[in-house]
Amino acid sequence: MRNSITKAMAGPRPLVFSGPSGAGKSTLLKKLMGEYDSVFGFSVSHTTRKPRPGEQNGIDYHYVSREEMQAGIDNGDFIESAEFSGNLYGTSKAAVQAVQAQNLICILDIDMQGVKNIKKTDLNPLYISIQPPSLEVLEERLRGRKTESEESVQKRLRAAKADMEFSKEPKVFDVVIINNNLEEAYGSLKQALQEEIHKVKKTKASS
Ligand SMILES: Nc1nc2c(ncn2[C@@H]2O[C@H](COP(=O)(O)OP(=O)(O)O)[C@@H](O)[C@H]2O)c(=O)[nH]1
Ligand SMILES: Nc1ncnc2c1ncn2[C@@H]1O[C@H](COP(=O)(O)OP(=O)(O)O)[C@@H](O)[C@H]1O
Repeated sequence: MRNSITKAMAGPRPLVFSGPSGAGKSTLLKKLMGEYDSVFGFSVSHTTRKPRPGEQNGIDYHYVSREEMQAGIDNGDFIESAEFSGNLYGTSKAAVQAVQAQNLICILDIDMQGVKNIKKTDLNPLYISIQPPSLEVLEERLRGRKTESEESVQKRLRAAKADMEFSKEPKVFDVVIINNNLEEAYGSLKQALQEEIHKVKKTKASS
């Protein structure tokens, strides 16, 4: 039986973005949300990892302690949660509800465990995988971003191998975008979302 914790949530069909750390999800999402004002809303996850310079609490993530996060999970506040690279990450029901209450397309940026768990719910999103052209390019990008320690880069690369294999499984993702050239990848993303964007704009225009 499907997990119906999200049943009370209404609004346009959400979008799940997944793919290896460093593939370019945040870069593409920022571009998308920058171009389409009042169409998308970001589901702000909780995490136990420390904020990076420039990241803001409540905007990029809700930064919490492991104890606080675990208490929330035990209390049933999360739609899904996962351990990634030594930290907990999770999507709270409140995060998704806050976006759907505004009739915006809710965007979830989650890892492959999150994808597997969301598939057990009735959220029914469109699943999009953002993949790097190769593991070598991914490593260059991760190092170039200068946010990760050597240990963290290694953990992310190990997870990336599994993620790249997972993206090839049939029927998991609706769209797989290879982020080689950024403008081309962004063009493919917009094309994949054309119909959903159009629906939201039409609803807004008639309300
Ligand atoms: N399952 C799950 N994964 C998440 C969530 N939030 C972020 N992630 C994933 O956690 C991984 C690490 O995220 P982050 O530490 O921000 O690093 P980055 O992806 O390299 O910028 C990425 O694969 C994210 O997609 C969440 O709420 N649930
Ligand atoms: N198409 C691209 N070509 C070159 N560099 C890119 C491209 N897309 C993203 N990047 C860079 O790669 C790094 C990782 O991208 P990011 O968006 O942080 O990935 P993710 O959110 O998937 O972890 C960033 O420094 C970003 O500027």
